[in-house]
Order: sequence, then structure tokens, then C-alpha cells
Amino acid sequence: MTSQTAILGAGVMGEALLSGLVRAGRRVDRLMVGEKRPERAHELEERYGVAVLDNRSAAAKADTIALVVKPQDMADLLEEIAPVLRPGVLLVSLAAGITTAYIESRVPEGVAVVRVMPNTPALVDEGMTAISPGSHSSEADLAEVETLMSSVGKVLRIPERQQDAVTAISGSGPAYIFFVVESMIEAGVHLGLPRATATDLVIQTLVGSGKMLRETGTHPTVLREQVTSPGGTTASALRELEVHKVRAAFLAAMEAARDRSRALAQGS
Ligand SMILES: NC(=O)C1=CN([C@@H]2O[C@H](COP(=O)(O)OP(=O)(O)OC[C@H]3O[C@@H](n4cnc5c(N)ncnc54)[C@H](OP(=O)(O)O)[C@@H]3O)[C@@H](O)[C@H]2O)C=CC1
Ligand SMILES: O=C(O)[C@@H]1CCC=N1
Repeated sequence: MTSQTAILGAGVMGEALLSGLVRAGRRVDRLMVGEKRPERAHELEERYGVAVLDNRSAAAKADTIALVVKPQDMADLLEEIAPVLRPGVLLVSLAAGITTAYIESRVPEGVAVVRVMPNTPALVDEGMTAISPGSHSSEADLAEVETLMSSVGKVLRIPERQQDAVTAISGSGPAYIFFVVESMIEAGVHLGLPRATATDLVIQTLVGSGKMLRETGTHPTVLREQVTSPGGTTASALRELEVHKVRAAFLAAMEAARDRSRALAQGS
């Protein structure tokens, strides 16, 4: 039998997964999308040539089902599809905060669940995804999810107890980086640079720094020290970042994200 994958919830992350699978060469006749809004369904059919069905029909036909709705919509979605789930089917949840136990308690016995935390760089095949097994998922299930998510970037296996922290760091992480980028561009404009020049400077600095981190394997502290000439400009700037408690702000921000992920599991 040919393996079929359904993506239920085709917003930002659902479409990132869909587009990544298509780019990776997955045949569209092996993919389905569950989407309730007709105009969005039409858009996805046009863009990818993929079949867009109602959730139940997609879930009934699929061997692997990616759950990509908001955490607050997960209970309703599970209630809708539970009656058509067969033992042996694999549920892959991308929702922040939602535990595998939460899902397992709402679906028939024998349904495997894997929890996944991706991020939006998946759109350009540079995603970071952490995956954790539920209580009934096998090595084959984890390998299947690794294959699925490695089509859009890097995949790491982690214990589920680390998922809320991972959500705070890499799941939400791109937003912090974009925030820093926005702030640096605005600073460049404030210093008198044309906006387009400031934007080019910041983006290339970000890409170059990321490449250095990945390709040299050198610790970020060492790389930062290499930029910081004694008595120079960088030292003056870094002192201001410390005075304004930017390091402490990052810690507080990520603790808040971790706590929010935990709260989402309680339905708030
Ligand atoms: N965005 C990100 O960077 C990341 C998101 N995630 C997780 O991915 C999930 C989706 O997030 P995101 O893509 O940002 O959110 P979006 O709101 O963009 O996407 C959710 C989609 O699900 C649809 N939807 C809601 N209920 C149902 C349903 N019952 N059946 C089918 N579709 C439904 C929504 O439609 P409508 O708008 O019409 O309600 C919407 O299109 C969340 O659980 C989030 O935690 C994880 C990592 C990163
Ligand atoms: O903000 C959110 O809740 C989702 C989960 C991680 C990134 N976006």
C-alpha cells in the first residue's frame, strides 16, 4: 500500500511543512490537506496541486497525520478525527505545549503519537525540529517523523520533558532574531544610514555570523571576543547592552515562552 500523509491545519506552519515536502520531491498524490475555509483550500490546491479534503476524510485515508492547528483548537480537531483513526496510524503533533499524553487520552488505543517542535526557517529548508516519542510510538514511527521533518531542515531527538524549553528557544527563536534585526536596522536609520543600506548591512551580518557559527564550530563567546578590539567600538556597544540588561531580558523572555508553552497544555 502507498503511504499517505495528511496535514490538518494549513496555516503558516502547515504550509511550511507542505511546501517542504513538495520541494523534497514527495508526490502530491501521497499528500492531503485538511482545511475548512473554501478560499484557503482553493489557494492550496492551485499552489501545490494537492487534494484538500475535510479533516475526517483526510484522516481516514492517511497513515501519517500531521496536526498543525493552534493548541487551543487541538481538542476539537481530535474529537472530530478520533472516530476514523485506525490502530497503527501515526499522529505527528506540531502544536506548542500539547503533550503526547493529552493526545493519547483523546484517540483510540494503538494510535502512535510523536510530538514535534519545528520553526519557520523550514520554509527555506533550514528549519530546526525537535521530536519526542509518545508512550506507544516505535523506533519506526520516530524514523518516519525524522524523514518527514528532515525534508525541511535539521532534526534532533529529545525527551518530551525538554519540549517546552525547546519551544521557547528554537520554536519561537526566529522571532527573537527578527526582532534583533529590526532593532539594528532602526538603529542604522537613526545613525543616518539609508534604510536600504542599513537593511543590507544587517542581513548580511546576520547570515555571515550564522555561517561562521555553523562552519567554524567556534564558541560564540570566542567569536564575539574576536570582534571586540581593546578600547574599541564593539566594547563600547557591548557595555551598553549589559547596562540595559539585554542578557537578562533574553533569559526572562525565554522563561516566559517556556511558561506559556506549559500553560497551553492546560488549555489556557
Ligand atoms: N508559526 C510558528 O512559527 C510555529 C508554529 N507551531 C505550531 O504550529 C501550529 C500552527 O501554528 P501556525 O501555523 O502559526 O498558526 P496558524 O493560525 O497560521 O495556522 C493554524 C491553521 O489551522 C486552521 N485550523 C483551525 N482549526 C482547524 C480545524 N479544526 N481543522 C483544520 N484546520 C484548522 C486555521 O484556520 P483558521 O485560520 O481558518 O482558523 C489555520 O489555518 C500551532 O500549534 C503552533 O504552536 C510550532 C512551531 C513554530
Ligand atoms: O508562538 C507560538 O505559540 C508558536 C509556537 C512556537 C512558535 N510559534
